[in-house]
Amino acid sequence: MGSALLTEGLSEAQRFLRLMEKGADELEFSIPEVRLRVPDAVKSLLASFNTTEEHSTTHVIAEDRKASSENNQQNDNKNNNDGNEGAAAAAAAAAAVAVTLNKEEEEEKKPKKKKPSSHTIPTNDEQLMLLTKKLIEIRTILLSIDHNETLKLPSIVVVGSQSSGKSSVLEAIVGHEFLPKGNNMVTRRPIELTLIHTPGEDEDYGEFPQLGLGKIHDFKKVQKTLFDLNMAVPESECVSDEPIELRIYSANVPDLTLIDLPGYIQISNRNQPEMLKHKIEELCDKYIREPNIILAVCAANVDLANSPALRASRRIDPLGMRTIGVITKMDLVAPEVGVGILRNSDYPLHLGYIGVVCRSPGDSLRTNSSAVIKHEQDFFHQHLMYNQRDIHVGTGTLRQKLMHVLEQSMGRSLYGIVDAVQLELEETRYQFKVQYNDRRVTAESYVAETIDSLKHNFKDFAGQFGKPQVRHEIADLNKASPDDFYWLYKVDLAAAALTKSGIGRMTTQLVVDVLMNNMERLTHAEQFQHHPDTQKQIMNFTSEIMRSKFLTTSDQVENTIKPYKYEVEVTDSEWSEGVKRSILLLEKELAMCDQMANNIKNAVGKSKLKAAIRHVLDADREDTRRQERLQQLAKDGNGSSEDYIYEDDDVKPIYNPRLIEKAKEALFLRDRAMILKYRLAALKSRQCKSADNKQYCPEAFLNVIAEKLTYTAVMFIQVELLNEFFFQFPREVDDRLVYQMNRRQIQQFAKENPPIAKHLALMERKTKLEEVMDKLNYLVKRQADRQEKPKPTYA
Ligand SMILES: Nc1nc2c(ncn2[C@@H]2O[C@H](COP(=O)(O)OP(=O)(O)OP(=O)(O)O)[C@@H](O)[C@H]2O)c(=O)[nH]1
Repeated sequence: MGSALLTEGLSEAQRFLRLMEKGADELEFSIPEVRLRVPDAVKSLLASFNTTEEHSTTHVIAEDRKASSENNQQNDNKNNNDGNEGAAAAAAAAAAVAVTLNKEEEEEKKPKKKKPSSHTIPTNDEQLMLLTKKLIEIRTILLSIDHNETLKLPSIVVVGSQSSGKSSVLEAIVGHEFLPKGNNMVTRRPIELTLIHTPGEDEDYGEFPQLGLGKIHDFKKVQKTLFDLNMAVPESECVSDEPIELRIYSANVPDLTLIDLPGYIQISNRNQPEMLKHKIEELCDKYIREPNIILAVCAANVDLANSPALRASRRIDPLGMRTIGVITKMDLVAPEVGVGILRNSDYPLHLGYIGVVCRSPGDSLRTNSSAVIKHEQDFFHQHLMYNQRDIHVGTGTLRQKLMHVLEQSMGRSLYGIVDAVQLELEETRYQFKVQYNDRRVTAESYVAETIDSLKHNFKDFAGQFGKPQVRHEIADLNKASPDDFYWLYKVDLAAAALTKSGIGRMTTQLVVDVLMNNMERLTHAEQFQHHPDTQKQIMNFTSEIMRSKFLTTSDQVENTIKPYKYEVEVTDSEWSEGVKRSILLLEKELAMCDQMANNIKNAVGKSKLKAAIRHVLDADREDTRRQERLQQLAKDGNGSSEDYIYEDDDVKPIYNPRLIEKAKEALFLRDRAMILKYRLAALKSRQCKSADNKQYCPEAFLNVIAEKLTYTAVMFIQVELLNEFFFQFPREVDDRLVYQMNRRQIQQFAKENPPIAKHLALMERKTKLEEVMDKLNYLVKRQADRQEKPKPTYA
């Protein structure tokens, strides 16, 4: 029916074409009268014909014949239509012929539209490649979790000797120049290339998932990155089996997984020693195992018998069931020779040979891919010998072949993958149950909990840190060392406070320091121990708040205590309180003195200490006498003071210096206690009952002043600093931490905590495996439907 229409329908072809170009969904035939739906396949076929405007009529027919013969081979069971589509296809083919014949005329009428690339993937191929596409998606999901490498997808492994044209073939398939070039062994690591077909997308780009560089639209940059990654392998190692992952997204690439490997070395030499030759062979052997498909690249001008790629494939795949022979540089041999190689009678491969030309003439470098494809098409078209039914040539044919072979291989691997994923999912579910009792956690809930606990602890602290605590801190001001005597420094403090300016700054700083220390403690609580950056951030904004409040607070304190420097009014009750506090302080210190003196006595022994004290006192007296004598001598002018310095050098000390030290301490304490007792008596005397006699009891007076200063300072510090800080801090936590975190930062924060990271990872793994399992179930069902054989589904 198709051929009849082809003959009779030529006159109508142009009419059909116009209708179809206008997007008609149906065509009405006059002979015989019948209406046909225009299938998608025909529309895309038509589109592809329209783009090959340079083709001559015969070429179009030849290409069409090839394409249809291939489609027939592979889609025998698929094309069970009632013949209408076949008829329409024939009509479309006729229309295409007509288009070519009238192309100039038509060209003028057509609106100029963007030319689809010579690499355009027909819509029906997208459907054919669904399994590959979905399995690539599934692999991407699995790669994002820590899985057991269960999913080894079949890939096409490109092997061949150096300069056989591997890179040129790969670039022709991809349609971009992106592989590193150079003579110095530029492929040193396997390049695992995943092509992802993105129908309807305008942009082509590459991605290195291991590097996280994002989309790279400039393929020169892809090339440079690959070059750098390869060159990073030291020359001493020559090759590394650590693969480089590269993904290329384009509307013009089919979904394929390809692996480029270093070229076999034919003859070893000084630069390429035997050891390197073996290393490359081992690397290739590792990759050409099942289920991978071997793309054995051989140059047409080199005897196939010498091809290491074919030799390696024969060892491992003797019938060539998963080896495709790619003969490059077909332009370098006469067509008869070329055809002879492609007929493969000497080295038969089940999947056969395909001849390609991947370089346009005069180019030292591979140029833009359309020029290469065009040159290739012209080349094979020129030599009619290549237009034979059992001869397969052209990059387009190779792409088609790869797609179909890979899809079939994916189909064979599907059930193994399903089993492996199912096992992994069961194990993960079990782990989740055992380790976490199926308890779910999210990064968001973890962040919320951590921040809540910070706020909670902060609230507790704020509740406990009020005026009494600030007062306590300020009362400790100027405490130089814990060994100082309390009474003394309290008096000093009061005196200094009276005379020194800067007390506002000092007291504020003291409270700020205490607050900062407490904040340091809160941020170093358990829940923040895994988040050093957040700790830093909290401390940064805490000190920012402090800084913003510092000057106002210290100025306020300073201003309000200024009047005390000139006049301090003391009421009777303030005075008697001051006296009481002073008495308490002195008594406290007296008790401390006694305690320390007792300690020394107990440690040294009573009589020993007594003797040592006597010795110290004698020595003191002797010293005083000596000083007096020296002064007298100096005054009389008899001799120099130096004459006497070493006078007693011969006298050996009879006491251990540490004992002498202790004796001196005991003496000091004794004197101190005496003074304290004397002062206590004064404070308790009638003279100290009234503030009018403050000159007799300065410690009571200073105490009253210190008290007043502390009270004032505390009041302002609380209002200006504490209250403000306690109010502002929780708001800053929300603003700077909670609201500013985006999803990625929330995830990152949660993952900083190893137990949470582990929990999240297991959950993510489970979710993703379940997602993968759903997708696999769909594919299994689809495969089963296609093969009309029921297959089991998995949970
Ligand atoms: N004439 C002709 N030259 C080609 C063809 N394909 C590749 N070449 C040239 O052959 C040389 C080697 O090609 P490549 O694609 O770099 O070969 P390769 O196998 O990747 O080389 P290595 O990476 O060095 O192992 C280059 O100069 C190409 O331009 C072809 O079909 N015809």
